[in-house]
Amino acid sequence: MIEVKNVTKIFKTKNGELTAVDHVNLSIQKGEIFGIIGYSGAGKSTLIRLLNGLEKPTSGSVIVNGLEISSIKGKELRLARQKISMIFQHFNLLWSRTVAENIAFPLEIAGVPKEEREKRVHELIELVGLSGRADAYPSQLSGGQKQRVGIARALANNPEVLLCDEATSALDPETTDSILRLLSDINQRLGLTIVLITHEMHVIRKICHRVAVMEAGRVVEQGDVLEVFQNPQAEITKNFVMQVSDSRESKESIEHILKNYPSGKLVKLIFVGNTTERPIISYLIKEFQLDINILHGNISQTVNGSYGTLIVQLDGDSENVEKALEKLKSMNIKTEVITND
Ligand SMILES: Nc1ncnc2c1ncn2[C@@H]1O[C@H](COP(=O)(O)OP(=O)(O)OP(=O)(O)O)[C@@H](O)[C@H]1O
Repeated sequence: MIEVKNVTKIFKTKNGELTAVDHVNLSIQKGEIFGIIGYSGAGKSTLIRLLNGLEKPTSGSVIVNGLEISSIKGKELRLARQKISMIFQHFNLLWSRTVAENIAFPLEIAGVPKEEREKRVHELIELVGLSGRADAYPSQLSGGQKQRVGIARALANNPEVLLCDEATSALDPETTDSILRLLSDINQRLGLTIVLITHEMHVIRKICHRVAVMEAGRVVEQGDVLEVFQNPQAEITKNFVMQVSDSRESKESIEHILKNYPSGKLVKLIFVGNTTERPIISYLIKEFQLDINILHGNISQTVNGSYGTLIVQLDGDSENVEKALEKLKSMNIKTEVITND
């Protein structure tokens, strides 16, 4: 659906050249929600603007739905852009127009006749959950409602791709969740391909299927969200994953745990997918006659399944402790022994 091939974008500034996007390759499938995460200045906005032709690459190419966006211009680009729409952090609504008039705006530009326009606006208002607010002005709406108008407007011309530029960064956590649920729902109902940029890992965890991590213009890691959460490679990815697990906290508490549980073995178990749903601890207790203390744990959901960690103290016959560890490995549960007694 979207192919980014060896794309570099260099800006000429008064202090010299600045490489905002550096040899990026991405392949985004039709119907997926693809997240791009990075800290401020990583090059995310530039990359997303390359996807709809608002920026041209210095080298490389961007192909969306078979069309080479990076090389077309004028009317051809304008038409292509109707199929690649965008929502923004600060909504970019027209303040003197009502909800219905904002949503109708792209339809007017596309030359859709009045009657058809009104019908479509009505459908879109229902779709994004704004029934009854058609005649309200943006200033009368909450942040979440404003973003719903932004989403309805972006969907007006039946796009194939929706680009989201920090779409929930100005919203509180609960409103963020409701907007993420709406995006996920639209993705499933309409089969719409969504590319979002964010600096918040919980946005990636909650709705993305795959993720690319950007640092200094480069994609340093990309893959299935569950795999990246389970096994982050780059240092920056590990930091992002820490945002949504409490491993930082658990690191601090490990010393305390070691002091207080000196016998047996302290083991961190890493569960993924359906292993999180099995009664493993009770099985180990029965099978290997162990005492097991659960000291710390968390489980998180991603679109592709759940993952979690558990820090346990395994106490009992040392041979049986070893057997239990072997058993865990055979059940596809990663184990890390924190210390030996
Ligand atoms: N039009 C431009 N001219 C010059 N430099 C630019 C331009 N646009 C972006 N940059 C620079 O390119 C780099 C990447 O910026 P970009 O906005 O893409 O990053 P970002 O990851 O989206 O960060 P943020 O979330 O802060 O916008 C930054 O150093 C920025 O200053």
